[in-house]
Amino acid sequence: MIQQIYPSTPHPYRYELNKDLQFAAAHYIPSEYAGDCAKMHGHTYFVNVTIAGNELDESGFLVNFSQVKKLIHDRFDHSLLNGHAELFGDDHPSRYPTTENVARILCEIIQQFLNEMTNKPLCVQIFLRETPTSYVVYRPAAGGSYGA
Ligand SMILES: Nc1nc2c(c(=O)[nH]1)N=C([C@H](O)[C@H](O)COP(=O)(O)OP(=O)(O)OP(=O)(O)O)CN2
Ligand SMILES: [Zn+2]
Repeated sequence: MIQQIYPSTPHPYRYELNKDLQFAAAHYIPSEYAGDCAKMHGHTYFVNVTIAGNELDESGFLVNFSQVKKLIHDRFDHSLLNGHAELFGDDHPSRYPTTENVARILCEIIQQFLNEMTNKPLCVQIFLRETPTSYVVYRPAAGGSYGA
């Protein structure tokens, strides 16, 4: 069981849901400045997803917790992140599988899924822990938009 206090993000919505999940994945950072991280290695990534909204769906859910987990875990667990060529690549730093870029991409994947729901929830924060001492918090609102 994952139990941790996460940073909170202010938002104007009535409901806020948080889902913890984890996945094991390998990666390498294709940069000459990445040192040992340029060699392939693995992590157990710990993710906290924060979703907010004003309306619930026909089940009384903002979104089903298990759907959020499935969306990320089924796609990335026991995979090589660099092998997801539709998401990551060696061609630009914005496509390297750094903690920052992985956090943003997880948020985008979840938001695309939420956009299909009638109650229109929003992914407002991704907390992504890559190692016991390193994590990133990504908040799409800081870029100027709540997305949907
Ligand atoms: N801003 C970023 N810096 C680093 C990233 C990253 O994604 N964003 N990634 C790495 C490596 O991939 C590595 O997996 C993590 O590095 P680090 O935290 O240095 O790992 P350690 O376990 O060695 O940390 P210690 O606290 O020194 O034990 C590097 N940097
Ligand atoms: Zn790493």
